Amino acid sequence: MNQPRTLYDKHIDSHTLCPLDDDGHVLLYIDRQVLNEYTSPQAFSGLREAGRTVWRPETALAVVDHVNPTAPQRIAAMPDEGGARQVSYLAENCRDFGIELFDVLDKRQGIEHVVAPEQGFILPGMVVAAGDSHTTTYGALGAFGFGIGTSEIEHLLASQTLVYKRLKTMRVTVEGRLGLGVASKDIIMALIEKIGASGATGYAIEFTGSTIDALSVEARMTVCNMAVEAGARGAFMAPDDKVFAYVKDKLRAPKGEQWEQAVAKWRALKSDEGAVFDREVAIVATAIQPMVTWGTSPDQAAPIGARVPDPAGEEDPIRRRDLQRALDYMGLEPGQRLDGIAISHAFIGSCTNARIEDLRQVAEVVRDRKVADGVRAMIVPGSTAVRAQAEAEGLAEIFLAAGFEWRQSGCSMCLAMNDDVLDAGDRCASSTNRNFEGRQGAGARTHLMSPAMVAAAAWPVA
Ligand SMILES: CC(C)[C@H](C(=O)O)[C@@H](O)C(=O)O
Ligand code: SF4
Repeated sequence: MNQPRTLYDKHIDSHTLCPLDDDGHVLLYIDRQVLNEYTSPQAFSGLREAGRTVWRPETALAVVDHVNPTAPQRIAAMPDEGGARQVSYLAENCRDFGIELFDVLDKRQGIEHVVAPEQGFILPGMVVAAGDSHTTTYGALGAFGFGIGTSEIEHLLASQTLVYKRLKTMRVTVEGRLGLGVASKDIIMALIEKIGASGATGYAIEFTGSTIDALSVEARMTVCNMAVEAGARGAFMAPDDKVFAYVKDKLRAPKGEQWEQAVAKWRALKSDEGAVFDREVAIVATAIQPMVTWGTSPDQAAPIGARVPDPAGEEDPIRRRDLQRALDYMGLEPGQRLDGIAISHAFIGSCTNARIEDLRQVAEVVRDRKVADGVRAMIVPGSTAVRAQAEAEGLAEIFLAAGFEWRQSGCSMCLAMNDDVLDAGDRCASSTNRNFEGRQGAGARTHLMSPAMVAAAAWPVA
């Protein structure tokens, strides 16, 4: 009998064209790639210099998301010269190499990891690579996605392949019911807090268990998206009926008989019984509480009812110094209650948490309420389609009535590469995925949490 295989083994085995050496490197076939204006320019320049073409342009989709403004009135012009050049070069490259582009004014524009699933561009069983670390998001669809560097993008565009080294496997099993007000964001934040920001470095994670089964597909995307903040170079879940229903009527999904054949194949996409993982982690869902970061790394997090930790209690001198540095940057005192920290900004956006279900949850919290005086609160939908959907459902009115800005789609203040930038000392409750120093602006302070928690943080402290 064949050895039982993990889901990861199945994806990699079925996409391996040939081994390359004795060190575990293989030539891996990639089904889909997504391009953005920020990480693709050098790759295209490389192709141009070498006189190469893109081998399978129809397997690539390009979007503008990182640098575009998100002002409520959409304009094609970019606020800075660098951004303008990146956007126009992407358009030029897509035209010359025959790649489909969702440019700034396109109704299908949005953050790449929101747009690609929305379009049915990502299907179960695929291996997807893109010049963005949060390509792991597609794991929620039973696709294996991972981020690559610029020279790899060039290699991929030219050959549809990558030189790849197999990862170790980690199974994260989450069992039980989530408590009231606990979101899928809290599951992944709790995992990162538990295993550390490099706890999954060198691993591909497979999430499993009754809690994961019970999540919606969009909620699962949040988990896979942020798994990269634990260092995972890929994170996914076996696709189930929810995934098939999510994909079914999407524009680029297979249709008719092809659909039936595809689903029959996709049902086999799961780890075999008895498959062995290099590491196993178990999480009890009932123990997870709404999480919030207090530091400058995603693992510096705690339940909202906890207090800021005391560096004095840390025995390891390096950890003590890091902790003190984080508290100094964040302007926090040891022992301070996390739920009493006053914020100046509330940001709901990013590929982690700006899909329609996230916005519905926010609307539930902000309905008939008003943002606290002195707090700037903004919502940047994950895609232009999500924005339109939220408007059709009447959510935008609720946000505006509560005092939120209702903006156009893009990465925006997730990494402040456009004109949505915080000032030094600003303190932001943010539904995003990274809280590094300066991430939302030089000297700005970021507290990561679920979208519903960001909404709650925008109210006056009682
Ligand atoms: C710009 C890009 C390289 C980067 C990433 O890879 O994740 C960005 O999207 C981010 O979230 O920091
Ligand atoms: S929304 Fe944030 S995390 Fe996602 S791709 Fe954009 S910058 Fe990266």
